[in-house]
Amino acid sequence: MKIAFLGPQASFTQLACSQIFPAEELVPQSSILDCFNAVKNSDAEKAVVPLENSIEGTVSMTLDYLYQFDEIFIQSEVIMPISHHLMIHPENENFEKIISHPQALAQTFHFRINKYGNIPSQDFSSTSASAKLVSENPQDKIAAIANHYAAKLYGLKIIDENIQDFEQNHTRFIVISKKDETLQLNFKKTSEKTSLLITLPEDHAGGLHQVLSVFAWRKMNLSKIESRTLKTGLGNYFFYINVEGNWENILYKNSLEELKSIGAEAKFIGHYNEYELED
Ligand SMILES: O=C(O)C(=O)C[C@]1(C(=O)O)C=C[C@@H](O)C=C1
Repeated sequence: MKIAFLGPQASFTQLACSQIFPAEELVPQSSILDCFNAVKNSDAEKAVVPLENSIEGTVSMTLDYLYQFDEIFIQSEVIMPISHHLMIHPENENFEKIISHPQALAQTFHFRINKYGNIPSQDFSSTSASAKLVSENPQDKIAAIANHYAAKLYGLKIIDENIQDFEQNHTRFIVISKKDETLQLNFKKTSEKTSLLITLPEDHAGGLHQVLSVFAWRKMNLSKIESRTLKTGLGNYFFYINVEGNWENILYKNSLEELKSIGAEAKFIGHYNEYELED
């Protein structure tokens, strides 16, 4: 079975992916969009993509594509600790620019400002892609922020270790697929949830309250609610909502009917377990 992930080798997503699917063929992609397209076009059966980080928050591209792609379901969610290191080519002593994935740059913002305030940074497609670029271009005097597997794989020298701004740093990764199935994994299960994407009825006072009351009287416990722009104009949002617990409850299932009857659109995108992974 082919599993797409945000590559190249030694990205954080690959570390998560290889723990979830140790025996499958892992196929690196150069963007999160390519991961979604690989699943959509059946080039891969599943993909692993980042969804949320405890310091920097939601990976907005992933949330957008969950909304924009039809018939893509979440089969599982895993949480992994994240440690960032600053690394340079071993032939270099110093550097003039720091490159990495925007999430990694954001998670290390204060460290970089405090220690290397005047050195510019540049977004890159992934932490491991930035490490690879540094290894291939010693003449360019650039540093990458990536994990220690990337430092090893691409032969780089770590000059600052554990540079994330908060000691507790975790990222959630999701397994997506065209099949609406719950993946059972052999890790510590930390919760069971259902994800819904909701757009409100036309703009009126109490619209969100009306939607939330559909969950409230059923005693459905919401563990996350996040709004994201619909890109159709300022003030237009969709909501990503997680409901805790077993979705088989008939009251839970018919909440979707009630949402429809009040003019909200509700898209079910998966019932799945959340697990904890190791670094
Ligand atoms: O760049 C990588 O290595 C990734 O796997 C992406 C990603 C992310 O988008 O959140 C994954 C985990 C870390 O939070 C930093 C970057």
